[in-house]
Amino acid sequence: MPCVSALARAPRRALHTAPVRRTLWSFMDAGVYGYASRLSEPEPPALRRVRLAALAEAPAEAQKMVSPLQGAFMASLVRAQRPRAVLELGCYIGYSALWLAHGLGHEGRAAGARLWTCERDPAAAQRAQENISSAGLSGSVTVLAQSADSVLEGWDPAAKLDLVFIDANKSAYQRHYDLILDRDILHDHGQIIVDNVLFHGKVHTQDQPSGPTAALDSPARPASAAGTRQSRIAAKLYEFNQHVASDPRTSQVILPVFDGLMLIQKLQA
Ligand SMILES: C[S@@+](CC[C@H](N)C(=O)[O-])C[C@H]1O[C@@H](n2cnc3c(N)ncnc32)[C@H](O)[C@@H]1O
Repeated sequence: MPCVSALARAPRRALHTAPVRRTLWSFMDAGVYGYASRLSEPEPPALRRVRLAALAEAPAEAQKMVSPLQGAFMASLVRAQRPRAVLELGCYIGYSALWLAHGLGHEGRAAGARLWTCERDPAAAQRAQENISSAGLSGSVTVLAQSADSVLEGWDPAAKLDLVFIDANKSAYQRHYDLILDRDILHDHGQIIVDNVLFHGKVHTQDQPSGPTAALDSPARPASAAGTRQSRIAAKLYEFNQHVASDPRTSQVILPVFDGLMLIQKLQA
């Protein structure tokens, strides 16, 4: 596990390229993470400015943003899929939206690819709008200052989405996922990317395997964690992961990277 002291020792330049979010909880070792970041697609300058400004102003809040490495990964997925319609739930100040738009590319956006991103906090939504405008993306990226629930409930099922990134409130993931599938607003073979599904390494420890190796397979949950806000979120995410795993409408893979990333594909009806 990476640790704060390793980051504190990092040279200043490295800190700027170091992952911002989930650094403390990444399933990747800090050295591996740093190496992978340095050898991956560099963070575009406009995105870097947004991230560093957020970090300088509100360091704790800025931890909400995906890391540059996760942003580059999602942009790569988008580039490969070439979606026409993308929806993000949970925009904050637009950093991950900028990566998704980067993945769509000039050509994709010129050809009509669109991204909608929603944020229920009006101040954050306003900030996202400013960041999107400064990046010259207002024509293809729409910031909806609305809750994810109202966006999903009001989405026209005829205007099908190709990709949804779920990153709003974790206790509502299951409701958001069900709204997407029940309302049939995602194309067959469309993808849903879900962030934080292994939340701080506290989700898998909720598993209670039975059988002779149960004690070995199932690390005991620390009593002090029971009932905390984090453990309640972890319990919700545990339910969500089970829910998706037992849903015949989709197939999924959980990647133990970042804070746990689930890639879900809608199967043909
Ligand atoms: C983890 S942050 C999103 C970070 C952003 N995706 C990024 O990586 O740059 C989650 C955001 O979702 C917003 N949020 C929480 N619940 C929401 C909901 N039900 N509808 C819309 N936004 C919500 C929060 O205000 C917060 O800004």
